Amino acid sequence: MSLEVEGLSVVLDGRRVVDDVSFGVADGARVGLIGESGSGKSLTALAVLGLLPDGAEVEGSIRWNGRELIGLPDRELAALRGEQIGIVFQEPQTALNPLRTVGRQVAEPLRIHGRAGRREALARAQADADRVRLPEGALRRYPHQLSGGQRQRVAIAMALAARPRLLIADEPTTALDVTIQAEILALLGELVENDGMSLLFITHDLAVLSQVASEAVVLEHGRVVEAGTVADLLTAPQSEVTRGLLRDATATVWRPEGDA
Ligand SMILES: Nc1ncnc2c1ncn2[C@@H]1O[C@H](COP(=O)(O)OP(=O)(O)OP(=O)(O)O)[C@@H](O)[C@H]1O
Repeated sequence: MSLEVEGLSVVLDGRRVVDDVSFGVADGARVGLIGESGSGKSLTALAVLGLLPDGAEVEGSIRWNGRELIGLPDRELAALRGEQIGIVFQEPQTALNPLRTVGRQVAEPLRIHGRAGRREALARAQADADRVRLPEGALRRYPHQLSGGQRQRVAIAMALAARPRLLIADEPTTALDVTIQAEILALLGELVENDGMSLLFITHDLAVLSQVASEAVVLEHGRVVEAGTVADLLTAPQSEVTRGLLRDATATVWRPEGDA
């Protein structure tokens, strides 16, 4: 299933915060949306999910598997979210209920989408916890009893519980220490690969992007300033924005060898 965004604009409080953005995420592709803070990355993702703030005006087209999402009733969009399109946000806390055990929360998406009864959902939750390599006993704990990296693993398990075809990850590792960040990125890459999912990955960090995406769209002030393979962005950046991102990239940027 593919996502096609064409001429997307979002106007908020009279400001055009996303301006004529077009890109696609083909079946199985891993695409990054990259840009400085405030460039419109999150709002682009929220538009795809039908989760824009009240009062936002949207123009253009967002097609999921050929079906136009703009203007779709919220009930239908809600059915797509989680079921076909999974979401992981920067701060796992926002996705987790502090008063419920992790096990119940991981089991919940399956129950909401009517795929499983309580007992079966809990068994599946254990399988999902193993898949994201949560430690033994994590399902019986409450979110505050886990580390930040473990909480993000829980959020990933929840996002993937219904086996969506597209995962949208909005800065999923930004709040984590560098070593944990690398582990979570590796895990995401592995899960996306194993499930044959597509990935739309949002980040301001070209080094992070290079670890998970093969193509990317660079945004500045809500507009696309450059798009291409990540290898090209790293080795032959065309825009000043991309050159700036390359200078700011954390850690060691993966650089392709030769023409790879
Ligand atoms: N609810 C809102 N109401 C009004 N303006 C908003 C709202 N949310 C975001 N904006 C503005 O829209 C612009 C784009 O925001 P967006 O969150 O998409 O940027 P971003 O690239 O994801 O940045 P960040 O990395 O900081 O999240 C910013 O100027 C922001 O201030």
